[in-house]
Amino acid sequence: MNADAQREAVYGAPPEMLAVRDDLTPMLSQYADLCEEHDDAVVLFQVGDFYEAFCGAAEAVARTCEVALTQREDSTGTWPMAGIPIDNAAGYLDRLLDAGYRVALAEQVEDAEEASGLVDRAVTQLITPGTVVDEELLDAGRATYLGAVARGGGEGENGSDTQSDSYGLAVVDVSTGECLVTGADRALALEELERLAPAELVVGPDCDLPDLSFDPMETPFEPAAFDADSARETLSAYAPRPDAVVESEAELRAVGAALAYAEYAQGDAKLEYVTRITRFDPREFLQLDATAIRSLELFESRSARAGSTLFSVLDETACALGRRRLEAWLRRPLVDRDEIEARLDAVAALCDDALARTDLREHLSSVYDLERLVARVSRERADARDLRSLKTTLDRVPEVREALAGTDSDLLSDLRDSLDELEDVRDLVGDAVVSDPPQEITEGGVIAEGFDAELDDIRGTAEAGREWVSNLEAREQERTGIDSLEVGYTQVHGYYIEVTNPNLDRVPDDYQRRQTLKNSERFYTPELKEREDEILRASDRADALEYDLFCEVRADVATESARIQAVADALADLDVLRTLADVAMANDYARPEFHAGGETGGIRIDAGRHPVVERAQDEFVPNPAALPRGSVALVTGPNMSGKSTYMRQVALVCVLAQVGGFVPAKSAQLPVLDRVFTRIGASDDIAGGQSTFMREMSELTEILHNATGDSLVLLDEVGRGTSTADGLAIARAATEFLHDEVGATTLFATHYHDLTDAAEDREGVFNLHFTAARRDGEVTFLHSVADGPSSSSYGVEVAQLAGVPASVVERARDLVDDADAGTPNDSDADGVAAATNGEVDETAEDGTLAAYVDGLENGHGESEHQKQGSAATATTATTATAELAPELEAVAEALREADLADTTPLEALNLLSELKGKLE
Ligand SMILES: Nc1ncnc2c1ncn2[C@@H]1O[C@H](COP(=O)(O)OP(=O)(O)OP(=O)(O)O)[C@@H](O)[C@H]1O
Repeated sequence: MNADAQREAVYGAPPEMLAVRDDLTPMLSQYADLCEEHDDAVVLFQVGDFYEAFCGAAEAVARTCEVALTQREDSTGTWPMAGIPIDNAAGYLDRLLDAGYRVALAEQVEDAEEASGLVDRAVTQLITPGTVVDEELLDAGRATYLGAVARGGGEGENGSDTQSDSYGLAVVDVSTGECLVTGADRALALEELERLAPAELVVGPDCDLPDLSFDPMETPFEPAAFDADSARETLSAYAPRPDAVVESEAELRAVGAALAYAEYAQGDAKLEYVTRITRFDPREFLQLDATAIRSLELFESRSARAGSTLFSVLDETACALGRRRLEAWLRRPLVDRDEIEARLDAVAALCDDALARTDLREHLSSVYDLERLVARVSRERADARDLRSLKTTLDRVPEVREALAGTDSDLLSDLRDSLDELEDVRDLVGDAVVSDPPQEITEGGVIAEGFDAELDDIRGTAEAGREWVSNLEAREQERTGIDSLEVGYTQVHGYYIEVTNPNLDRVPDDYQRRQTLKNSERFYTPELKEREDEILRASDRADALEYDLFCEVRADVATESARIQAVADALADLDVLRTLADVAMANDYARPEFHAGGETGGIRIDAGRHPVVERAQDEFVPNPAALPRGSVALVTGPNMSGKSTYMRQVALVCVLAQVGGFVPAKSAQLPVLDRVFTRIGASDDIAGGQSTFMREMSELTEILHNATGDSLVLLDEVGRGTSTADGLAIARAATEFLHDEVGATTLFATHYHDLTDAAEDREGVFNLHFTAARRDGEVTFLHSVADGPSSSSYGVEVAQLAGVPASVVERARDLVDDADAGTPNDSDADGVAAATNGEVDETAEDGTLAAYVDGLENGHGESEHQKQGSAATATTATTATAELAPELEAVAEALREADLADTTPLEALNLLSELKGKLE
């Protein structure tokens, strides 16, 4: 049985209980009923202070939560049972979720003391990865999405399925009320799904999803929820004109189903705090697919610099609202130049105003998670402390506005204007709730004095009674003449008058015995009893009234959800803009410039740095980049010389700029990119199910199909997953296609030195290389980029550095020498030759664009490095071509004819095997 089936097996009513159904005790019968009603989850059944599970579910709970498996015995049998304490449930629930279970909480919905017979229980909440709302189970810095995917329906005029490739995708963050919906063709919708990476997914009929790069829980949900009519009805509770919110039927189905499932999980109630449904088009953002997000290490580190990611470098946010917003901005950088410039203006204004930055940080750091607070208020889960936290946050709003008063940016002014101070809500909570309320809202002490006349009156009665009691001792001492007489109170017996045994003969007649102790007797008088009843009645009434008043205040606050959410929204944006400014100032980032609208310039970066690697490096060598639009830069150099770092830093600079942030460089002139593609070498990927080469080819196909003249493509050692000849052929053909047909700006790191002669016959293809100095057999990496191709890979030295045994290194060196002797290619061709003599290639030593671009300005083929490198590789090519001309020619012809953009991975493999056959 696989893991999914194992989990499913413990859902539903236990078969052994059903077998004796009519004989079950009322409580177990109730348990079996609830399990049948919620047969898609482990039902945790409240019994007093514990949540219990029985039979198979009990075994699963005991195993997963590491709690004792006990037994419950009654006349019908012995039932395995496992329980988790309610007070401490979060940690156990987390374990169950981690293990892939869905959990239904069946709680006692009436006071056990007031119940006559069996306590009423109902499932109040379904807890699943995408619907958790418990603060302890949520990550403060990340949105937790529940997603729904649906496919468009409807038939065209001639019966064709017109919308078959129309997909809708909706996500809801049940903890904050954020709801997003989008639609696109299948490929784009899947990409967006990977980008949003919901924790849980409900999938509509006919949507056959492929393996995803993340691992959401896939929850079966009633197909009817995806029907257009029923989706429209669900949505109409949230938007007066549902069809105006979405742009296709697929979107309607997706958002309807997502909301329906979210409601089901929250006890079938409308989510009042979902006040805005935001529809977006994926093309309105820089497209970063899951591969790009992963290989650029935006959120997850794949390297030895564990934990260091672009997000972690940027995350100087002061509050959870800002942290989540920063993540959202990084996942979806902008493509609208005006919007980018507006953010950049705001960051620049904050960079210029250190005081505003400091003030903002200070105020925002005492802001609570307003989005989740308001959601709890709406769900009626907020306690008095939550309302006070809301007030504390609103108290900061005027201060935040004040901090922005002197800043000069349109966006900051707009955000300032949208900061509604919500005085009404603030005053209501301030007047109603005491400043340091208890956790419980049913036991009084929550509502402030002066808020409600009736409550004050009742409290007055109780207070007068208590005062009467507190004076009673003195009065009775005087009346009886017993100086040691005491008045006291116990929970069980109430008020009493205590008289020690030696004084019992002086007790008046109206004293009635309440309790006998070893050295004394306790009494009460009719009047004391009357007062006591009065005090108790008043206290009970006060507690009940306080609870009602609290609920009223909470409901009033809930009606202002949309206004509060708007404030949360503005505070989140401000925190991110402030963070981008702080990071820019602390790390010496520069404001990027974008080519004016319509202008189609390339990427020019002066002294660029990798924002993450530079943190871990004592001395990071800045490098320039000058990539004309549509050019292909072939990047060669020894292993470990810095090729990957360089390529990624170019992409990260572009991404960060389109987020609206300053960039790690001296200066940068950039285009607005539509997509960033990355294909990182085979060995860097662990392919699931597919061969690594197959996966590499699929990703390449994806790039060749979808890249445009506005895209940036990073290819790292593409072709490495197969034989050298095939790999080189593919790399060459892909380079030519990207250059000739696609026109995407491309950086291609390769160890195929023969690829570098692709620069020979195409003006837009040029070579860059990384150098190393070899001194006394030791290699030092310079990490600086230079023009022209590299001619040596230093593989043997890297092997030596890595600790490969000396004899193996020696033998390898001999073999390389033998090969070199017979190949003119690796002779002293370029800067590396000089390095061999202990000198260093210093073409771009200072990393500035000026030094580097000098040669490039007139075309990349003009510099000295290029000439030398090309001459050397040209020699090799001629030699090789002379020997293998007919076979190579046939292979080249076949490749030229191959339409890669229209070739499936399988066809590519077949072609390769055919080409290999020709060569062999
Ligand atoms: N500009 C730089 N300044 C300082 N150190 C750098 C620089 N670039 C890279 N490094 C260091 O060199 C290491 C290797 O860099 P990188 O992985 O980019 O090399 P590579 O040429 O892509 O290697 P391979 O071909 O083996 O994949 C990095 O982890 C980093 O520590």
